Amino acid sequence: MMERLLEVKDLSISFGGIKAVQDLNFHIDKGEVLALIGPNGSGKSTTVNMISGVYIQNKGTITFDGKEIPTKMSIADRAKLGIARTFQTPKPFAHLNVFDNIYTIALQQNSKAQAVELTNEILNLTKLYDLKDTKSAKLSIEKRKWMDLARCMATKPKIIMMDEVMAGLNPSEMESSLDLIRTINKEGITVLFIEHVMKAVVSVCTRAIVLNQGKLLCEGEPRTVLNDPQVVAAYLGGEANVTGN
Ligand SMILES: Nc1ncnc2c1ncn2[C@@H]1O[C@H](COP(=O)(O)OP(=O)(O)OP(=O)(O)O)[C@@H](O)[C@H]1O
Repeated sequence: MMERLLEVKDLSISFGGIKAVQDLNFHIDKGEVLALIGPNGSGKSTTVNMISGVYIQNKGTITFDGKEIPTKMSIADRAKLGIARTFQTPKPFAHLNVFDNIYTIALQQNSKAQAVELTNEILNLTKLYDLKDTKSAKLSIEKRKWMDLARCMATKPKIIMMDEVMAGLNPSEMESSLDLIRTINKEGITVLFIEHVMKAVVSVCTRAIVLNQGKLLCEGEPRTVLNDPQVVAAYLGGEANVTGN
């Protein structure tokens, strides 16, 4: 029997008159790579923002690793529980090199010696070791995104919520980034994968949930979901056509 890592119940938030997320229910099992997809503005990033504590929901609960997260719990305390996320636009310390970008995060919960060891492990795992002395501002988009994932790893997360890590990458960069995601998942880290590139979703995810206008539209095996007429209609026959077939 799979164990649940994250469960959201009746999660809702409005901005002014806009119901950005409405009565959302879903769960992620430990070790899963779950896709969170849906057209622009359907509420994906807002959902991640509520789980990570950037926004506080108006209604509903978030349960992580068996415990309900108090609405007032800070972003930092949620990170300590094991909740990590990337941003659509990576936010590294531009003036620091790759090593120090990861090390500064590792240092938050480790001694100096432990932080060095953890940083080196992560540099090897993410294949960034050769770039450790490069200033992050000089990295390609692909490597900047890898470094963003590496910085998440430095918090020793149980889950990483990845917000459009494939955006702006060419096909070969996408392949190597998908390999990295598989490597991270093999380390026992659960992944919530927000993505518009459906080929990537089909390639790496075991299950997908689809949002439309803030509500859950459907969920299931990625290829099945992408062929669902409701999903095709929500995307107006656009991106959902790319099923990887
Ligand atoms: N801070 C905010 N203030 C006002 N409205 C917001 C705010 N954040 C999100 N919204 C609105 O909530 C809705 C959902 O937006 P969200 O960014 O979660 O969608 P998304 O599915 O992540 O879209 P995309 O695929 O374009 O990133 C949109 O109508 C958006 O304009």
